[in-house]
Amino acid sequence: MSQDQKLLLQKKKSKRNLIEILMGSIVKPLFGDNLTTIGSNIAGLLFIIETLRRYFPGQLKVTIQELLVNAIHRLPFFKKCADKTLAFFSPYAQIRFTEIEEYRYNYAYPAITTYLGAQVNPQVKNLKGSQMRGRKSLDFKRDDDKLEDEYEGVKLWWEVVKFNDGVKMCRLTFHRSNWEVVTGSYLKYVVEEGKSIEEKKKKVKIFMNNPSPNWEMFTMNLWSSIDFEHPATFDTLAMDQKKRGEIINDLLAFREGEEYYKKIGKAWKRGYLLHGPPGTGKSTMIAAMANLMSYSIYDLELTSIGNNWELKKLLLATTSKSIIVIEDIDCSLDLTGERGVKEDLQSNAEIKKLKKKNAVTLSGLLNFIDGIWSACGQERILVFTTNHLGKLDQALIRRGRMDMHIELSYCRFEAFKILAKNYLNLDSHLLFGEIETLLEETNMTPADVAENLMVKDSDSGVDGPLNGLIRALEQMKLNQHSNEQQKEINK
Ligand SMILES: Nc1ncnc2c1ncn2[C@@H]1O[C@H](COP(=O)(O)OP(=O)(O)OP(=O)(O)O)[C@@H](O)[C@H]1O
Ligand SMILES: [Mg+2]
Repeated sequence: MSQDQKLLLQKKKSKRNLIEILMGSIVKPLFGDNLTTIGSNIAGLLFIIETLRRYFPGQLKVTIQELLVNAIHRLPFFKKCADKTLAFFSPYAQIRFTEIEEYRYNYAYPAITTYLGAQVNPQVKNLKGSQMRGRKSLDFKRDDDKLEDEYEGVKLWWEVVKFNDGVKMCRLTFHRSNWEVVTGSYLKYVVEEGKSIEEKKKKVKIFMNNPSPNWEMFTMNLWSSIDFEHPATFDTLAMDQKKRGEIINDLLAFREGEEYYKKIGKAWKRGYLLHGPPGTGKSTMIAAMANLMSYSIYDLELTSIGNNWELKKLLLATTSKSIIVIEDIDCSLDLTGERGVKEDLQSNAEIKKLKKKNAVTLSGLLNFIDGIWSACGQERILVFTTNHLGKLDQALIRRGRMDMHIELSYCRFEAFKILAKNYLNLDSHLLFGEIETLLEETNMTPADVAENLMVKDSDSGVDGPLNGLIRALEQMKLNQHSNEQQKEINK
């Protein structure tokens, strides 16, 4: 006999001894010697107690029968017997929702707890109160671990359980005759309601990646975040109306596209490349996107990432419903044309050293865009911005990786009208005609136009900023003209 088998035998023996001692010291004096009678008596008693308990699952008080049942449940053998007998006879069914189910996060769990927490009415005895930043009112949340609910005339009982080992669970008890209602519509209603409450409360955040030497054991240190409170919206963004409509529709279709992406077998992600001169609204558009979608922003600073492995780790730590942004991708690293120079400069030791230092490579980034997306996380938007579209490697910007290329350009009259409305609350003005002509003849960025439209002297009304803009445009026109003349001379 092996050592393990011996140990097992010993264990079984000691268990049997324990049962014998129990029988001898407690059961025998109480019930006499006839064990068959004892067994059936105990089973009968358990049955009555448990049936009572399950017939009244809404009873919140700790009663003697509950104490008895709890005590009996501590003996695994009796518990097993009772559970089996009662599961057979009980008219009630239970559904458990554990926070972690088969090593995966169960998204129904937080939605259910949110729903249960929101069931606040004057009859509730235990509440939790809180006040979030920027809110005037107090929020109240139910703080009971047991709750009775009613849905379409059906009574339901919830229990929130937190075990010592950290496992969290919600348990729903209902009459079997309501099986259809519960599994067909009630649970769907609870989860959806919970999610919509979470959605309303959710704050958009902006995350910045921490330099890797600051990372510690926990992934929490990879990103730092603050509430995102940028006021930009697509309404305040000065750009071509048609293009703006297309972008909004594209974003909204993406947000609603879960089923569609599943159907076509594509990962639920979308890439936008924003390009244009400085001050044309690329960063402002990212803020408008985040506000439209209520997605958080992950502002990825490539220069503080050591290598592709760190890049992967950072990206894996992002959540769904987010916008991952890499600004000025052309300046972030030597990503441009890296593939092209690879072979030519293989022998160049200096370049190799440089690459080792800044080891985030174009292929690492491309791997992430194409590979990692499908493997982890869904509903993510990736945005690259650049001032120099021509400098980027074609592999990086080809369609499929960057699905939509959006050019943001100099301010023309249509964009100006949006700025005039935002800054001066003006729909029309006598000076608009002159401004329209000057905007066509010059290349002024929306940032510069906006700066001129800022009211600096409240006495001058709207004429002051408009005249200021005209002067700035005329000056720019003169400069452009003399630059062109200089170029001609240099030729
Ligand atoms: N299209 C626009 N609509 C409204 N405001 C704009 C627009 N473009 C620029 N602005 C104004 O100019 C400021 C600078 O714009 P923004 O930072 O978005 O430019 P950018 O294109 O990201 O520039 P850079 O290439 O230098 O990063 C913004 O804060 C905003 O007030
Ligand atoms: Mg910018």
